Amino acid sequence: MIPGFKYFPEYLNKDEQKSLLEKLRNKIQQNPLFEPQMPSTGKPFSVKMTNFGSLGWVSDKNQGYRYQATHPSTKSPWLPIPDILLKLWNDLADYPEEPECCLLNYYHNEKSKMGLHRDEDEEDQIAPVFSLSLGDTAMFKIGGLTRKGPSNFIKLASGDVVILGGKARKAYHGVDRILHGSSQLLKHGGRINLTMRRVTPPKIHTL
Ligand SMILES: O=C(O)CCC(=O)C(=O)O
Ligand SMILES: [Fe+2]
Repeated sequence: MIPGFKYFPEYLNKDEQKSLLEKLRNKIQQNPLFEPQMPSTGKPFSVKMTNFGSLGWVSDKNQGYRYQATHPSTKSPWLPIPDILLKLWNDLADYPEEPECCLLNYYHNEKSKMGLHRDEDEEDQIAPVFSLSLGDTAMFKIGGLTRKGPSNFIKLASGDVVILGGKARKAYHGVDRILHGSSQLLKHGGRINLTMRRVTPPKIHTL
């Protein structure tokens, strides 16, 4: 496995997962899921998304991938990142700044997946990306620094945390498919993935 990849299986127990899910459900009412589009073609993603934090990741036909402070349809600022997630970041990310974005991906049906990509829309490429999975298990693929070349599959189950830091921060990764029916957590099945990211460059600390 590429250095900097850290895996914490079932880091959240079932009760913690349920209580976080309840908080997310309430926030999603105000921060509705939207369907991002591929740049230039406008083809919709197979996952739905929303964000929490001062910046959210969005994408559409005309402007492509970017971070912005407001929801693309409601135009309201994103709601804050839930405290429990900030606590997980502080406990595990080993990074002095708080995350600015928590992207929520909802893999809602049999076709939901995420193609091989790198997270490179963040100016801060040093801060790790923190990922928490809820609901059905995902076949997560992680390769190296090039699109081609060997990759590993890891099954991400509900409550699992992954950190992409160090070299792994720049690794190609994606979700090949979801094992529908593998968890009872979400009422209608499917999977939620939450990734926390630092977007703006780290502050330079001087004496
Ligand atoms: O759903 C996942 O586990 C990965 C999500 C991801 O790679 C992303 O949102 O950039
Ligand atoms: Fe990613």
